[in-house]
This record gives sequence, C-alpha cells and structure tokens, in this order.
Amino acid sequence: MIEFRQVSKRFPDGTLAVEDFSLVIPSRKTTVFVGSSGCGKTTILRMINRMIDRSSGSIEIDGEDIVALDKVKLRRRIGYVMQNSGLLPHRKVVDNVATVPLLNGVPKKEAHTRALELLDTVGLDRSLANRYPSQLSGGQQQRVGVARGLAADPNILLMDEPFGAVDPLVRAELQQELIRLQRELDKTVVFVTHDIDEAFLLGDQVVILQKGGVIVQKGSPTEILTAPANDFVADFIGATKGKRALHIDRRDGRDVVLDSEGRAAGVLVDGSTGTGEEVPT
Ligand SMILES: Nc1ncnc2c1ncn2[C@@H]1O[C@H](COP(=O)(O)OP(=O)(O)OP(=O)(O)O)[C@@H](O)[C@H]1O
Repeated sequence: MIEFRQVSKRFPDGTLAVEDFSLVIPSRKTTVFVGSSGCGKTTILRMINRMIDRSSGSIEIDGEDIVALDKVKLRRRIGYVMQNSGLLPHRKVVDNVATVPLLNGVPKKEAHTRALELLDTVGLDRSLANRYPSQLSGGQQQRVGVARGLAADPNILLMDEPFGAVDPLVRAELQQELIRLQRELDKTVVFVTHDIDEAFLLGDQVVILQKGGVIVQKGSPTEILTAPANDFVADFIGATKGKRALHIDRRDGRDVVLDSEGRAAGVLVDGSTGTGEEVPT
C-alpha cells in the first residue's frame, strides 16, 4: 500500500504543482490518475519513486516513509514506464531490458535470460532482442519499455502515459496486454493518463484530478459513472454530452444497447463475461 499524507510539492521557481494531497493506493490493484494537462499527475507519480522529492507531508510504502530510504535503491525497486519508452538508443533491446537487474548486481547471463523471458511476457518475439530501439515500431518500443519496467520484478509499477504516443489501434492492443499482465503479475500499478476512457478501462481505482493535484473524485469506474461528484466530473467523463447515457432498445428479441445518438453500441448478454453478437450499425 502506498499512502500520501498531506503532500505538497513546490518547485524551485515557486510553482505549487501539488497541494495537500492525501490518498491511499491499495496494493495489487491499478490506480489511475486522470486529469487535464498540468494538474500534477506526473509530479504525484514521480514523488513515489523520489524522482521528485516532496516539499512537505509524507509518503509511505507499506508503512515505511520513503524519505528514510536510499533514493537509488528505492528507484531500482519500483518499475517505471514512460510515454516515449525512455529506451537507451545505443543499446540493444535485450540490454535495455537487462539494465536495472545488472545495476542490481544480477550476473550478466542470468539478466539476459530473464530479459528474454520478459520479452515473452510482454508479447514480443525474441528475434527482436538484438535490434536497437530505432528498429522497432512505436508499439514494440512501448512493450520493451514495459518489459524494462518489470525487469527487477518490482511490486510497484509506475506508468506515465505509457500508451500516449502510439496510434489508437496499437493503444487498444497495449491496454488489453496490460490488463492480461496485471491479472498474471498482480502488481500495484499506478498509471497516469488524460484519457478518461483509458482510466475507466484500466483502473480499479480512478482518481480525477484538477490543478494543484486536487482530487475532485476517486472511486471505481462504476462509482464515478453512476454518481459523478459534480459538474466538472460529469463534464470530464462525458456525461453531460450524453456520451455515457446508453439506453436499451428491444429489437428482434434482443436487448440492444444504444448510444446517445441512437447508434447501436452492443447487445446485452446473460452474465457478465458472455460474448454477445455484434450488432450491425
Ligand atoms: N521542474 C518544474 N519546475 C517548475 N514547475 C514545474 C516543473 N515540473 C512541473 N511543473 C509544473 O507543475 C505543474 C504540474 O505539472 P505535471 O507535469 O505534474 O502535470 P501533469 O498533470 O502531469 O501534466 P501533463 O498531462 O501535461 O503531463 C504544472 O503547472 C507544471 O508546469
């Protein structure tokens, strides 16, 4: 569990990026910070591994104040994945993935074997191991970024808009991969995005932020969808534009779900995991 208590961050130029932020991030769940540009998402995320040091308040990981921990060790035991993958361009894929384990003292051969296994884990062919990052597609680079984030087998994985720079199809694929990975690996994932749909898809806990890291609402996607805390949230999640106002129409003996424009969005099926037939639109 990660706990923020009344945390503030003022940068040296005087900018108060985060003010009095308190939140519990449960273990083995995905918490997503979502909000518009500049609201403090990245600052909050980076305070967890002390890439940014807080100005006041406390941040605890499993009851231990991170200020008491060695910065470098802390950073190496927390996975970090960023938007542009952050891969070292002059190093092969396998070496990029093995970087942190090698720094942690894992013997080279073992680190390489593990790196190859991680390529399997993130759905990349091992034949890509000896390529350089520039020889991969954007989506493949992001997968390598995720493999690198997982390399030290961290309990916590921080992801800062990891799928922000890839095209929508690849993005949807990577989101599904992350859902699969999370089911398999059971990490505490803290994810930053400004895409509310991505937040609802991935988050067990979704935290909607406004400028200064002010929490406007937090809860499960269902809680937020069914009871937006205020007009800002309703607007942000698209409720006021009718985007979330789906309704049901009985057609040919099936319950068809329609969007606000009356277009078919799907069919209702029995049970929560059943697969419905596609409805022609
Ligand atoms: N090193 C810095 N020095 C001064 N101000 C900073 C610094 N880093 C961030 N800020 C400011 O702090 C605020 C929060 O920035 P932050 O990057 O955390 O926002 P964000 O929500 O992640 O935005 P985005 O979605 O655009 O990445 C912004 O006003 C930003 O300009």
